[in-house]
Amino acid sequence: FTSCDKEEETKDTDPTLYERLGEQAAIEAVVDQFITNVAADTRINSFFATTDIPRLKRLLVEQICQATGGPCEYTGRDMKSSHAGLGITTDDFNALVEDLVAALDEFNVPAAEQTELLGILGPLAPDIIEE
Ligand code: HEM
Repeated sequence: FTSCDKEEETKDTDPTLYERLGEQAAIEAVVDQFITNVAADTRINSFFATTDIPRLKRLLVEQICQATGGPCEYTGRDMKSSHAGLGITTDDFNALVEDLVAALDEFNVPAAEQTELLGILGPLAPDIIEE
């Protein structure tokens, strides 16, 4: 049973969503594309007119890495203070999610992993939307 023993030693827990997404480099690539999509999205790009985009990108990667079980620590502000006063509506939120899904599609992230990631981000909506 040597092969079984080895299997148990190396694979005794299911891979995290972080691992299934392809770890740091893949998350960075998706976030890059996501930000490109948002920048081109005239429904919502005006929100980001004065935003420090490299900083936002770094924080989004940290946040997704940490939330999916990766070895990162999110160093940004909480979602309520980050978005306070911006007047983000449900339509704005849905537009941003569309831009994220388009980025995930572009990198061929499978439906199960997409659903799982959106299941983590979706519950943040009440802290982000003000209407
Ligand atoms: C689940 C959805 C979202 C997540 C995970 C998210 C995440 C973040 C993060 C991590 C930051 C940086 C926090 C910091 O500055 O310390 C941020 C900032 C920001 N977010 Fe979001 N966000 C979401 C939805 C939205 C939506 C829907 C909009 C507008 C359409 C938006 C607009 C902004 C803007 C404009 C900033 C920068 C604010 C500033 O420069 O002070 N976000 N967001």
